[in-house]
Amino acid sequence: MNRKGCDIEATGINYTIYTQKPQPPFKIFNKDQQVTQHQQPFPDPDTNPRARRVLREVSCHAKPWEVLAIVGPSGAGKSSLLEILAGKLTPQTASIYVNQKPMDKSRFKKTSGYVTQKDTLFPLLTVEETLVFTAKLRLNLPSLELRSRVKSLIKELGLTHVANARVGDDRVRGISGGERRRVSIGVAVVHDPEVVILDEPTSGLDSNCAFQIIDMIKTMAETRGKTVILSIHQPGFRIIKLFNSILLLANGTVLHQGTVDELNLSLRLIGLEPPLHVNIVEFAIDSIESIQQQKNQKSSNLEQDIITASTNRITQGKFTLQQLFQQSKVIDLDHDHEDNKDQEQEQDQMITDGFANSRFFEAVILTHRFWKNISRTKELFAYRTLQMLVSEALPVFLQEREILMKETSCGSYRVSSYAIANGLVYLPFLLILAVLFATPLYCALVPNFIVGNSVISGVIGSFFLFSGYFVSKQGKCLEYLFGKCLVSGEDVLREQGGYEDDGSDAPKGDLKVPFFEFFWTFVVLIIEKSA
Ligand SMILES: Nc1ncnc2c1ncn2[C@@H]1O[C@H](COP(=O)(O)OP(=O)(O)OP(=O)(O)O)[C@@H](O)[C@H]1O
Repeated sequence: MNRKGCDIEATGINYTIYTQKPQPPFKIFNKDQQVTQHQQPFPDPDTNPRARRVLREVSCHAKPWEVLAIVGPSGAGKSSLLEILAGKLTPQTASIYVNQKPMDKSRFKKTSGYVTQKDTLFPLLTVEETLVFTAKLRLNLPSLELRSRVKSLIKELGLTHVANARVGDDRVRGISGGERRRVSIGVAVVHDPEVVILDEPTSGLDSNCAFQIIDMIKTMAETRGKTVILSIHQPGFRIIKLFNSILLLANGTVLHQGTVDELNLSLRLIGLEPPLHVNIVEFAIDSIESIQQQKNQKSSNLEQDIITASTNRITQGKFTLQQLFQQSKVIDLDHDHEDNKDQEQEQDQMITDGFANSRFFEAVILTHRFWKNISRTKELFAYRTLQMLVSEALPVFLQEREILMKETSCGSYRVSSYAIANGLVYLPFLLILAVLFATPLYCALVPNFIVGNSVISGVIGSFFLFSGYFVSKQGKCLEYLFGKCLVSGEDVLREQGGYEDDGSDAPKGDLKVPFFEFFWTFVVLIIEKSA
C-alpha cells in the first residue's frame, strides 16, 4: 500500500445553511415544496434572513505525518468544516484537492477514517469484538491475520487491559469514557486509512486523558504517515505542543493557520501581547474580536494593494510570485504523475468493487453481530424476546441507526446486507410472536377465520388507539400532536391519572405505551427521510 501520505488542500469553502419556513404537516409530502440545505434557493445569503453563513472563504492545508488542529469558539464552524473535508457535507463552493487532484468523495470516504463527536458503538459488544467485526466488514483478510491486526491495534490504542470488557454506554456499565473514545478511534482506523478526521476527540475527558488521546493520535501520524485533522475546544498547554499546525476559526472565517509559534508572532504583530505562561490558543480565542478587527482592516488594505499590483502587471507584463509558484507546481505535477498512477492502481486493487466482502458475507458478519447484541441482554431471554417484539424492535433499530448511517456512509457494507441480517435475526422472534398470538386465539376464542381476523385487527387497533393517551412529555412533537388532536379523550386520560398532577395538560412522562412509540417514530422517520 502507498505510504507516501495524503496531502489535502482546500480553498474557497463557502457553506450557507438555509432554514426553511415551517410548513403545514400535510405539505411535507409535496415534492415541489422540498428544499434541501445544499440547494441554493435564494440568490444572496448576505441579505436573506433565512440564510446562515457557516463558513466563508475558508482555506486550509493538511499534510501527511502531521496533525492539523482546528480550534475556535463554539459555533465557529469546526464540525461543519470537518464534515466538508471528510466529504460528508457539500458546501456551495469549494475546491478540495487530495494529493493535488480534485477530491473523489466516495473514494475518499472509503480510504479515510472519520470519528464523530459522539461515540456510536454497540454497548453490549466487547472492545475486541467491536474491532474484529469492523475489521471483518472493512478488510478482506484471512481470520488469523485479521485477529493479529486487531490485537496490535488494541495494543497501539492502549486498550489491552480492557480488550474483553464490554463497551457499555450511559445505561449499560462498561469501559471508561476515555477508553470508549479510543475504541471509536480504533473503529475509524482499523482499515489503516491515510487520513483520519476527528471531531472533538477529547470532549468530556479530563486533561490527562485528553493528552493521552492526542499523544496517541500524534504517534499514529508520525509513525504511519497519516494525515490527521481534528477539532478541539480548549487544548491544554501540553496538547498544543503536539500539533504541527493550528487553524483558528471564528464565525466561519479563518483567522490563522500555522504553527503555535507563528500564532504567537502574528498576535504580537497586531499589537496583542500574550502574557507569559498563558496558553496561547486560549488567549487567541479570547482575543478573537481584536484579531478579526485587525484582519478586516488588513484585508481592505490588501485589496487596495492587489488592485494596484494587478494594474502594474497589466501595464508591465510581469508575473506575480504566486503565478510563478503555480507554474512550478504544474512541472512538479508532471514529475509526480507516474508515481500517482502506481499509487492509484494499488488503491484500486484494494477497493475492488467498493466493498471488502460480498453481499453474502456481509450479511453473515452482520447477522453474527446482531445475534451477539440480542443474546446479551440482561433480562431472561424468553421475557426479553416478548418484550423486544412488542416494544423494542424499532427502538433497537433507532439506537443502531446512527451506527448504520456511519458505517454505510463510509462504505463499510451495503444497506441491503444490514436489512437481510436484521431480518434473519428477527425472523425467529417474529415466528415465536406469531405462535404466541395465534395459539390462544385459535384455541380459545376463534371459531373461524373472519372472527379471528377481526379479533387480531381489534387488538392491534386498540394498541394504536389507546397508546395515544400516554405520550411522553419529552416525546416528539408529532407524537404529542397525535395524542392531543386525533384522540380527544382527555377526560379518560385524566381519570386514568395520565396527566401531570399540577393540572397542566401535559401527559405523564412515565405512562408511555411502546407500541405508540413504535408506530409514530416510524412515521416520523419516514417523514424526515422524505423531507
Ligand atoms: N443543520 C443546521 N441547521 C442550522 N444551523 C446549523 C446547522 N448546522 C450547523 N449550524 C450552525 O452553524 C454554526 C456552526 O456549527 P458547527 O457545529 O460547525 O460549529 P462548531 O464550531 O463545531 O461548534 P461546537 O464546537 O459547539 O461543536 C453553528 O452556529 C450552528 O448553529
